[in-house]
Amino acid sequence: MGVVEKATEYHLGLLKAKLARYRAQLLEPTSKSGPAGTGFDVQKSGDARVALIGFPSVGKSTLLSKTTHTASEAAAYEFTTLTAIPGVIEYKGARIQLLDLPGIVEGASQGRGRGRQVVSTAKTADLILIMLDATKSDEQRRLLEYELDAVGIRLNKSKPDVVFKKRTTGGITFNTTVKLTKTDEKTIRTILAGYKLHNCDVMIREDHSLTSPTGTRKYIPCLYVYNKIDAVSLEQVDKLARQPNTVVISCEMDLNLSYLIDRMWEELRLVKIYTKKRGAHPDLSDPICLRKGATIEDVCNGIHRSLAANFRYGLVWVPVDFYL
Ligand SMILES: Nc1nc2c(ncn2[C@@H]2O[C@H](COP(=O)(O)OP(=O)(O)OP(=O)(O)O)[C@@H](O)[C@H]2O)c(=O)[nH]1
Ligand SMILES: [K+]
Ligand SMILES: [Mg+2]
Repeated sequence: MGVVEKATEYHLGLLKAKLARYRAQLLEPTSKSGPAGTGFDVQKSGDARVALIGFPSVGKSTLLSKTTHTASEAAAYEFTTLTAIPGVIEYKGARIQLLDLPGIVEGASQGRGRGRQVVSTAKTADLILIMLDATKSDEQRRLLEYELDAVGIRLNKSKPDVVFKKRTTGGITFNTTVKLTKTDEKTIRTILAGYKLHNCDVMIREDHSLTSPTGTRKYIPCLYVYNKIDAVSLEQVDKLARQPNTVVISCEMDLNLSYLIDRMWEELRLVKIYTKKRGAHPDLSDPICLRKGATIEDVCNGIHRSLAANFRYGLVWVPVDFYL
């Protein structure tokens, strides 16, 4: 890299970091600026939360009513749904909370309509279903991705292998195990100063263009769900279904809905854990459901809050083809 390119690269890096910070502030205002950055006040329940995000009238409420015992009003006019409506999908012993949300439009992240509340609620989900109308242009998909990106949601991306550990003193210590080609130490130090982080340990194990300290971003899996396939040609359905992370359905005709739930279960990476008393068979009707990667401590907490503190050892049985 030449001197000029290097300088350009540096300034571009800072500019991107600044933009990322302003956007984050936009959605998470400090106490005085009111509740704009908060989502709908719906209690999380069950083993995982799935949020339905989409333009008006793509069929979000119809899906909720079809897959849960909760009825959410569906109609042919836009913005039928005005608040978050939770339902429960019971599947393979797990209880999955499905959240029906108002439709969003372009500019949602900037506060248009209830958009900001909707995208903030999406941030609390373990899986996002981006619901699309198969009869409409694919532009909708790009717009929705943009709105979610604007509030710091990264879809189907893994969290960069970077650790920031805040300290009270000692300045910034910087360690990296890989060669950084998309940013450099100077840029990262300036970004940290922008976040008023003057004391912290930074450990980078992945070549990543870091524009903000980790923790300000949410990495959430996402399924693209094309509804109303009853209204398009078979060729069109075929084309849509072949895209990655995509499921095609028709709520009205009950097409592929159980497959969608299957895929949701997979994406949530839920695992069932059964407990047993010494010498007795496990109670296979009452599993503890946790997400893959859960620890023994999580299992303890799933049983009782006080258990982990007094826990000494446990025996774990897993199927031969199981990996955590
Ligand atoms: N052809 C067809 N129409 C559907 C299907 N699913 C839903 N609809 C229709 O689409 C319209 C909108 O459905 P809703 O469930 O209200 O859509 P929504 O996404 O919740 O809409 P908002 O709450 O306004 O954002 C209704 O007239 C439904 O009957 C489907 O699979 N095929
Ligand atoms: K509607
Ligand atoms: Mg609705």
